[in-house]
Amino acid sequence: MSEPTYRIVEIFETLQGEGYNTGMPSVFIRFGKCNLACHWCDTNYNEFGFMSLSQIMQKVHQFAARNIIITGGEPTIQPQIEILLNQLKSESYFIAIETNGLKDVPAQIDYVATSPKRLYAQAYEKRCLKRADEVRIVVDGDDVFDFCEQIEQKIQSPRYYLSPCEHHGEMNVLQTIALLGKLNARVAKPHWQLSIQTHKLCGID
Ligand SMILES: Nc1nc2[nH]cc(C(=O)O)c2c(=O)[nH]1
Ligand code: SF4
Ligand SMILES: [Mg+2]
Repeated sequence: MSEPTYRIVEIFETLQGEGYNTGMPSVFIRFGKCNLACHWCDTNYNEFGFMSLSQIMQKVHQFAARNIIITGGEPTIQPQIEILLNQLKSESYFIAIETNGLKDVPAQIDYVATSPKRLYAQAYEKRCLKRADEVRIVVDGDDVFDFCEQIEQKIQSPRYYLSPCEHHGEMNVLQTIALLGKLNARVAKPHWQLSIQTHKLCGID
């Protein structure tokens, strides 16, 4: 049987820039295509080529990091991804995912970071992940508060983060902190923390 091939934008080694694992050396496998189309998206997810399973593994072996982060685009919509994940697991890699959270995550994933998108609030109301290791919501407008409350109900997580939205090199950090204050002033509700895209601040991938 022929090897599976995958839509790959890039494979690179860097430090996880966001969320709880910020600073962790990681190999990013960025897949092509997404099931959403956020106007502020920072990734050229349609500029992909095809790589076979063994070509991907060869690339991964060039790097030292043992933490693999599959991202995109959207990794949960990739055909035959289980075969790649099984291979990574058989070589004892730790596998994290960055997903928009609309589709189920494969069982082989060790750590789920999900970033639900306010622009598609209705889709999350219908169906999304029930739990994650961390939730990060991008502050891409004035009405994110209600969406945070919606997602707290839908996705159980030990950690909730707000991320500033980057637009033309500017990050709305003040707006994000103000919203954190509003969320954390509530009684008996999850505590929200700040997640900055630190890789953009220090100019690394
Ligand atoms: N350093 C770094 N950390 C990241 N965390 C999530 C990323 C992503 O694009 O999914 C990302 C990324 O592109 N670079
Ligand atoms: S879900 Fe993520 S990858 Fe997809 S369009 Fe939105 S920001 Fe871009
Ligand atoms: Mg990125």
